[in-house]
Amino acid sequence: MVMCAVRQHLLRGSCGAWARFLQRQSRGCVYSSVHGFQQEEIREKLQAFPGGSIELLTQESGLAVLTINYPSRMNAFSGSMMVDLEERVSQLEGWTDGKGLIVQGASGTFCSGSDLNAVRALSNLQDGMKMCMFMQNTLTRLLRLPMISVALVEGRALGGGAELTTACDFRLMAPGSVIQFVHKHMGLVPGWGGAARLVRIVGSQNALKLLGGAVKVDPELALQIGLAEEVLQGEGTGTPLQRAENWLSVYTKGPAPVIQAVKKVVLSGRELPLSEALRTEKDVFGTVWGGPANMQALASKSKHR
Ligand SMILES: CCCC(=O)SCCNC(=O)CCNC(=O)[C@H](O)C(C)(C)COP(=O)(O)OP(=O)(O)OC[C@H]1O[C@@H](n2cnc3c(N)ncnc32)[C@H](O)[C@@H]1OP(=O)(O)O
Repeated sequence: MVMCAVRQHLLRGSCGAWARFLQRQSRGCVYSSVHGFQQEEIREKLQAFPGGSIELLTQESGLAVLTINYPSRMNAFSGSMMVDLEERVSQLEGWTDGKGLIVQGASGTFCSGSDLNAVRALSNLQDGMKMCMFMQNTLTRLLRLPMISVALVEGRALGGGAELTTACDFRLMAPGSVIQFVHKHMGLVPGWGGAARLVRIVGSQNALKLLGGAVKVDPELALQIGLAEEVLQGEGTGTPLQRAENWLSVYTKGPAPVIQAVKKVVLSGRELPLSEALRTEKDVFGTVWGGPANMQALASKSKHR
């Protein structure tokens, strides 16, 4: 079996606190061979359904843009795009200078879920389970990246596309955009981890309504229930991507080790029982205490008026 990329990252000797945290979190992946999950086997199956791509652009500023690119199918996820996404997440796990990530769709729409052609071909239970485990692993690793992530929603985020938005720390919506968990209309429930994450974002009552009613969530409703952080208003103030970058830059300003530490302590608080989260916070604190940014701030006698 191909070793989980997070595990490889750990073995390359990344920050000890983070390594211990991920070890406690089943090595960053939800499923492994213990659960009957064979990554290589499902990768091969998924590669048999090609089309589109997932593109990653990393910038010197520490900000990266991940683009879901299959415009002729409204950016639906083909099998090869699921594999692409896993590879891009591995790249981001190894990006030591990373501070922020924007996930967007190409050509003005976010993502219309899984490619229905691939879904039809993989409709037997065994293949469905394997695809589900593969995507859960990838999206869990995406959410656990040590950088602050934003889903920039333009147009539609449907089905698996709606699930993908929940694998980011924040959702920013363009006017007129829609997030819709259409699974019920497909005779399904979310399988890429979208339900579990949605409950944590909007609470179980709202999650029940969104899934049970397959509700079209527009920016106004998304703001009201806490699904979206902001509506990207402002014609003439740059493209939606530029506006999302501006929004994110407020939170990613500063040295990479400090921003990464911020994400790590929040993530451990979000995912771990309190005692474990406190121990992880102490470990992460130890990685910045007396570090270059800390020493510089002390030397400059900075004030926070
Ligand atoms: C666990 C994962 C669960 C899932 O994700 S299940 C998949 C859920 N998603 C869906 O059911 C989306 C189905 N598609 C639609 O509802 C509509 O196509 C959509 C996205 C509202 C766009 O509508 P329109 O703007 O009228 O455009 P259109 O229908 O002509 O689409 C343009 C071309 O894109 C294709 N497309 C859109 N979504 C797709 C998908 N998910 N899989 C495969 N192909 C898809 C659509 O078939 C059409 O292709 P073509 O031009 O007819 O060759």
